[in-house]
Amino acid sequence: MPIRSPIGKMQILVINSGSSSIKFSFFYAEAGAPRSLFEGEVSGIGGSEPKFGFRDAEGHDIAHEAPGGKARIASMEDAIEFVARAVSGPEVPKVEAIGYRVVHPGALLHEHQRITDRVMMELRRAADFAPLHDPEVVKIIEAMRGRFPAAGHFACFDTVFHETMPPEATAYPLPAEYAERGVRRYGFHGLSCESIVMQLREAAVPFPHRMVIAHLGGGCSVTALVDGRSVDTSMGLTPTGGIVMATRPGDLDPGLVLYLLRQSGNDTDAVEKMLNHSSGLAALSGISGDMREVRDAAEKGDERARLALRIFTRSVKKTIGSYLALTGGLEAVVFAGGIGEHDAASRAEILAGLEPLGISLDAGCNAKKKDGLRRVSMEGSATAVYVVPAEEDLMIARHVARLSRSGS
Ligand SMILES: Nc1ncnc2c1ncn2[C@@H]1O[C@H](COP(=O)(O)OP(=O)(O)O)[C@@H](O)[C@H]1O
Ligand SMILES: CC(=O)OP(=O)(O)O
Ligand SMILES: [Mg+2]
Repeated sequence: MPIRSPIGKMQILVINSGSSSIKFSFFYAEAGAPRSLFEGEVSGIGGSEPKFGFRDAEGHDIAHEAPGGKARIASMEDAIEFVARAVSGPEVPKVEAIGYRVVHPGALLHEHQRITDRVMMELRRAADFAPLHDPEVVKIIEAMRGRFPAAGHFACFDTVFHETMPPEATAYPLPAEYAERGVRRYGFHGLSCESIVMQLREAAVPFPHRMVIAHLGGGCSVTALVDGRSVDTSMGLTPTGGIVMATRPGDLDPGLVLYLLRQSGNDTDAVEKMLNHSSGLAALSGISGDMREVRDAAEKGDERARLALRIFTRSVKKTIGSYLALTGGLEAVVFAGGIGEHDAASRAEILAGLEPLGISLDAGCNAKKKDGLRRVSMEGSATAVYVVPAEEDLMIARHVARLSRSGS
């Protein structure tokens, strides 16, 4: 059945890619907020069980089998080709603009923007800052610019939201020449944070003047906000730092990294691979970086999985506590990302024992499986605790609509 968007509206494709998945969402934009038409994803790329899903805005399955079978999505190139074909079929409205989530813009780009050859050059240069994310998105943009030459292409960066951080949050205590080369805290998950601020402003709740957002997904970060603006965040120069993640360790003693490099005979690639792909929950549990699998093993009594969860929880708790000290109090703690949104046990473990600081989770509310923005703290809790979906794709569609309309 053809999928139609209302006549005269701009049709925007959003691509949010990870190291092993490409998620795509199709929106049409009118004067107000862009509306979703359909979405899909290719995941497990290069693995033994690549998956494909394609659903309409109400969540009804349109397709779930890759044409040509699973073997057809063995590499990122196959996956891109596959997405390009899925969104250019006769049943799908014409793609007029494409927005890409780009994790790291490099040292020189500070705004979401139309992709030009110069932007592509900066993104290729930025690969060292985010080796897990940027090289893949560059491949995707190159392929899509080739496939959709008449469409506008726009890069939306995970860092832009954090441009409001003060220098005391962004500067590293290193010689000045490094700062001149772009060595500073950038911060990531900015599109998620921006979408959460937007949702809280639109919700019928008092807007929290001081809050922290714990975005806990594959990558995990905690951000401190005052009046809806980022004032500090746990990820730094790269998305490898901060709190413990699925396969990344978060902050380490810098001497430890030097030690590893020396021990490996300066094999930077091996150390980088280990830090980005084989650390975090995956390393600690010895099972998986996927929270569901780690929790399952912990519930069955696996001691390594239990310790992995305690280390993860402790790192998030310590960071929230440090931001509470920084802001002098919090009106809200927000959980987002796959773990933050769906794993009630993680939320309970992270906030356990914080009642004397004014943070009281409502165990009943917290345990309820619900979708959308919701409050999960006790009525009398001085700090409200919210679960808010990270609407990165909608945020990108909004930026693309704004940039296209302004002719940027
Ligand atoms: N119902 C759930 N219970 C516990 N963890 C979940 C649940 N759903 C998703 N997760 C976890 O969320 C994480 C993935 O988060 P997500 O935000 O989708 O990641 P990505 O960074 O790839 O966008 C995984 O660790 C997964 O186990
Ligand atoms: C910045 C980052 O780590 O993103 P993700 O959580 O999607 O991997
Ligand atoms: Mg994500």
